Amino acid sequence: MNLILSVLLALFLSVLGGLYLLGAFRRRRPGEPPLDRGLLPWLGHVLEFRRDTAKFLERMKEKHGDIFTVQLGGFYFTFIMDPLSFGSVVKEARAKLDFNEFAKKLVERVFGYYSMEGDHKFLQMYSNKHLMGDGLVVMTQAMMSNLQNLMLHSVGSGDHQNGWQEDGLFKYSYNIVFRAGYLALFGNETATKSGSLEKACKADRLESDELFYEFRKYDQLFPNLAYGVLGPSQKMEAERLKKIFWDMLSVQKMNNRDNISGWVLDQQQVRAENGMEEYMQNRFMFLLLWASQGNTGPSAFWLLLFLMKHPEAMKAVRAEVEQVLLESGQEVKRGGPLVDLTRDMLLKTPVLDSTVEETLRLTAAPVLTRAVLQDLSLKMADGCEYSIREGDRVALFPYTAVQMDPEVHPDPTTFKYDRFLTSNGERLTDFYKKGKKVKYYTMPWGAGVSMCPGRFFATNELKQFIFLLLSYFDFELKNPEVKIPDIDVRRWGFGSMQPTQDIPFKYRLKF
Ligand code: HEM
Repeated sequence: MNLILSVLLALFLSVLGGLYLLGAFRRRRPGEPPLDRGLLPWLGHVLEFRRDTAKFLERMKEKHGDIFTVQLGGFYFTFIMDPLSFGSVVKEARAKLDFNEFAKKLVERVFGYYSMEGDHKFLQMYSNKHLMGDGLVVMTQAMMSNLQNLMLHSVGSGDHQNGWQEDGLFKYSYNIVFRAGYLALFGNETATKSGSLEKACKADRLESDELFYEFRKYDQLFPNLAYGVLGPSQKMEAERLKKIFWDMLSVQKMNNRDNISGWVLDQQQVRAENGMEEYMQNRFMFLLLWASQGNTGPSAFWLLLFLMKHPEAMKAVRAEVEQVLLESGQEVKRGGPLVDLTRDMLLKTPVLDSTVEETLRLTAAPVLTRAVLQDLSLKMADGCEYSIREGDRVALFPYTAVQMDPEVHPDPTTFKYDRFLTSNGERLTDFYKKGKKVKYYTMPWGAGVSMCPGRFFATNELKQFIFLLLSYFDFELKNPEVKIPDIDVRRWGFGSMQPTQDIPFKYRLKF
């Protein structure tokens, strides 16, 4: 009898211990935000969160207000939904709120990349050097010549398809912007190896298309991969694809390319100098490809679609493009040289800038996450302070919290190309909530330590793509009445959103 009792007691204690570890006994302490653990031990709300992050957070906000803690897959996340209080997270000292730890684990799982000491510092240093300031002039030039190769290679050759070509608008935009961005950053085929410049350009077109084809497969697996919920066959497919990228982007292959950007080259070299093995450097290359190419293509699609569905926006952007070209002394004409869009020209486009910003407000939706390294107190804009526990996470989802807030952006679901323009046609940065100025009024690039360092380059890529399309092509939707497709809600949290379906369109060179 004693033995049975001891076994039962041991069982009871281990169940209790298990439940404790699964977080089943966590209670809200005085001074902490409202706690919503969800019904499932350990998992908490993760299924609903994954199914539709925006909807789930709206529900929680309605239930609990501007700050709450929810359990998601073993972690307690405190979400802040008041944009006036974002500063307390974005500016909190790194010793308390840390981006690295969370990012490190994610890249290990998703890219098989194990970072080295100082990894993030190097990423920031070389991104600032090559994706901003003078570095951006070089990158913009490289993007331009690769866009010309992909979009305009048949201009003036006499053999180009003068007739209409049909494609999906999403596929076309993503394909062109991905490939040109990849070639601008990772370099071109060498003319000596290919035999001539013309052959090298052709090789670039073929190779980048192959890469895009594989990338899209990985792209589609990505959300489930990031959440660690791929089925066995999908897991195998993800592993197979990773190996393809590690090989295609390998340091060895890079050594045989021309025009590799300083951004890629410096980051590879610093890792080699610090003793990182070559196979791990190859994995890092894939991470760079992902960070640089996963968002801009989908954003190019939305930008182009919004323009095509809003004639007044298209008219205003077209007029601006023509004016900038005129002022630069260039002309788009049969037999003439291809137009060159420099960074300086791209600085004179407030209408297009506002259109890009509005597109991103509606379609870029990252979740920004920080690990809590020590107990801390978060002060909200209304003066209330909340205790946050070490080991938890703090997160922002600006899409729901500010980009769709009708008080900050009236009529938030409607595309208004001039939403970010003042009445003088300059950039508008004054937005208000409860009578107070909102500093973080749209956050497609994140904020603080992990803010996207590619944002200026990405914006230029989008603008160059639109410039060339407007200048050299006729294009229209196959069905002008077609509805703007819904956002694929499975991708909330991962940056630029994708549509649930593609839209047929046609295009042709003007001459
Ligand atoms: C429309 C296009 C883009 C969007 C919407 C976008 C968005 C973002 C966001 C939201 C983050 C922060 C993630 C976080 O805090 O967890 C980020 C990080 C990053 N982005 Fe972008 N991005 C875009 C294009 C690019 C491009 C073109 C490049 C490079 C050429 C790039 C390079 C990076 C890098 C390296 C990081 C990591 C920064 C860090 O860890 O400190 N991005 N991006």
